[in-house]
Amino acid sequence: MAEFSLADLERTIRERALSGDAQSWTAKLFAAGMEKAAKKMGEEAVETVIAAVGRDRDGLVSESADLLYHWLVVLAVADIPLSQVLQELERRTGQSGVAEKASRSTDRA
Ligand SMILES: N=c1c2ncn([C@@H]3O[C@H](COP(=O)(O)OP(=O)(O)OP(=O)(O)O)[C@@H](O)[C@H]3O)c2ncn1[C@@H]1O[C@H](COP(=O)(O)O)[C@@H](O)[C@H]1O
Repeated sequence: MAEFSLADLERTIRERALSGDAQSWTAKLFAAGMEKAAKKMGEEAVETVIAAVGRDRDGLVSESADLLYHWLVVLAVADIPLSQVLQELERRTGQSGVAEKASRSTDRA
């Protein structure tokens, strides 16, 4: 099986968003706008947390997939390409998260 990536899903979402297909959940979310898309993403995030805390491994996989899909929809509604988020993650490589947080605390002091 060819490798599936988030970039593939992002492409599908952008195509479906403008399809006007009444059967497309993506098109429905786009038509409803950012508040609805972000609300769905929030619900999926909470369901992911519940699965994680409940040590529900199958649930965590399934809810993570729901979350990633809805996160990509929110990015698409905001017209932010996935590549921009990946660039930000790449920029952070090599810096420990603890050190980064400590540097922010110093900034605020
Ligand atoms: N990955 C997904 C995906 N994950 C979840 N969902 C939909 O997200 C919706 C919300 O999920 P919920 O479980 O919250 O459903 P709900 O009916 O609101 O349930 P509750 O709120 O009652 O819990 C459901 O309709 C799911 O089918 C998705 N819809 C689409 N995709 C991808 O997007 C592609 C295009 O889909 P369409 O735009 O629908 O053609 C698909 O081929 C998939 O690759």
